[in-house]
Amino acid sequence: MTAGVPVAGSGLRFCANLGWLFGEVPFEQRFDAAAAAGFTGVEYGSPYEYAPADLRRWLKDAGLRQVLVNSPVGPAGSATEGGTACLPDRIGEFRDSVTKALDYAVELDCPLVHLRAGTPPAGLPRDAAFAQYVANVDWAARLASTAGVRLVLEAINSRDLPGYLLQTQEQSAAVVAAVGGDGVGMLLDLYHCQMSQGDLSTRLETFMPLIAHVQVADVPGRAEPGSGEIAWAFVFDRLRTLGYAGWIGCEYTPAGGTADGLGWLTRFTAPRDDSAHP
Ligand SMILES: O=C(O)C(=O)[C@H](O)CO
Ligand SMILES: [Mg+2]
Repeated sequence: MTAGVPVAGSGLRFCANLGWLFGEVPFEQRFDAAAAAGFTGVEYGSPYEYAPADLRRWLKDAGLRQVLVNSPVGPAGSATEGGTACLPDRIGEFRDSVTKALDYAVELDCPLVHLRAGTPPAGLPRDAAFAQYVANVDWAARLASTAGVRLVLEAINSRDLPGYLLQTQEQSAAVVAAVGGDGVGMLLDLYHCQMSQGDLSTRLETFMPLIAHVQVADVPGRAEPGSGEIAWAFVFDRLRTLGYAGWIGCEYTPAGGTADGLGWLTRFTAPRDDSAHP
């Protein structure tokens, strides 16, 4: 099954998030596992525990493309677990994190960096945090453009990450618009959008000009598409008819074995026959 390239004429491209999929094997073996399952592209949040040369070798040996990495964040549970981009008192730390992310992106020939926004601490008004985020994204986008990298911004639902700065697609789009240019786009994670707002098809249509990357998981439970409430055949058909040409990141917790759970890729991506739905 060719999971990573356009699936059987679907016109859609899926990449495996190795931070979530193929957890049955150690990280360095997930590249071969993804390729064996048919993926040709991968993404993961944190490459920073590994030397770029090792990552490059694992990608090359498995014949994979690096599609996206995240900017570095602090330890889980720390004030910077969501990043430093909106924190006025951490501008030096933020700029160092962007430089590191871009170094890795260039080494891995990775076109996208997800710039985490961060969580404003108590006492920092959200509008001040937003203003700092816009200024930092603008600075980072200028630097990223010189490296041939595009930044993407992702809204995260407030149940999973309480207080995170970007909670709605409209907020992400507002920052992209405020920075302007082509150096920044939206990462529309359909799991977070469904958890926070719903109305997936209309938001895909509204923000399509700004969407540079999509991620998928079902709701509730963040498992494979088809395990929850989202009508994936309709959503993937909407992505196709809207002309979405980016990758779709599979960022979910497999209900069972990763490879055994990939049947949804063909089940939901065949072009729809609307003759039955006039
Ligand atoms: O949490 C998510 O949905 C993300 O995509 C973040 O980048 C963490 O992986
Ligand atoms: Mg995501």
